[in-house]
Amino acid sequence: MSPSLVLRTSRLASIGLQQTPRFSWTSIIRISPNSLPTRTLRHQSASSHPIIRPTIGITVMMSSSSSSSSSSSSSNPQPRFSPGSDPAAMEAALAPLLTSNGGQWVLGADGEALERTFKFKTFAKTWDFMTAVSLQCKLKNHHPEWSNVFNTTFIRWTTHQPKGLSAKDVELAAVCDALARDFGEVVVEGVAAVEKEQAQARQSADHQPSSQGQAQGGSQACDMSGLAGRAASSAGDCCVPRKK
Ligand SMILES: C[C@H](O)[C@H](O)[C@H]1CNC2=NC(N)=NC(=O)C2=N1
Repeated sequence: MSPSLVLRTSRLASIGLQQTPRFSWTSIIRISPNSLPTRTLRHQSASSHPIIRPTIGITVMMSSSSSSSSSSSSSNPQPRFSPGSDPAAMEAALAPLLTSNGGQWVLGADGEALERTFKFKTFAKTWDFMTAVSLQCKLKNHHPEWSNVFNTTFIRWTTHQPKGLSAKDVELAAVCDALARDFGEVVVEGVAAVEKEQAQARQSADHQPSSQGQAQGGSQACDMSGLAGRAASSAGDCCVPRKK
């Protein structure tokens, strides 16, 4: 296990979350038929048991030349919690995460999602962060809609079933904040700067800019919302509960 994973584990313990299980890692780069490079990550339990070796696979779009969907339609959405949520508890947990209260997340998708862009120094650090997030996803049985281009990751937390913003979304958004700190996130100073970046990301998802040239470190986050939308729209019926 890498030193960074050990570091992060202690951070999660300090914020009262479950620790990450021990995993060994294999990563495979592959090129999809439509020339969209993807990277598939497999992690396996370190268990030596011949049968109990859970494996999960995550495919992340690495780059794209255009995007065609928009992430949210309202400029000031109110949270729409998924049915069965405790609204008071949700409000309390959500409030500190929002940019309006000094946090870094914005409500998207008409209040049914939390969205944020994370930036790191290198692709390797970005990928390490995403790997750490994926372990928490496994623990919580909950996945993000996310995209990665070079040193930037766009993450959207939303619940598909029952539809809306759920406690898991809010919890995992907070986990992402903590993990990003541990993995050396490049900090965007000030609420105004954060909001500007988020607004740019939404705007460029609407206007489908070219991603060419953005990998130089400029505003490569800008078309991320669109990428996540694309990933989500092609992901199929992933969240329909399985029949027993
Ligand atoms: C059957 C299983 O519980 C569901 O597929 C889970 C898994 N992860 C999930 N993740 C997200 N984001 N939304 C869901 O509704 C969801 N459902």
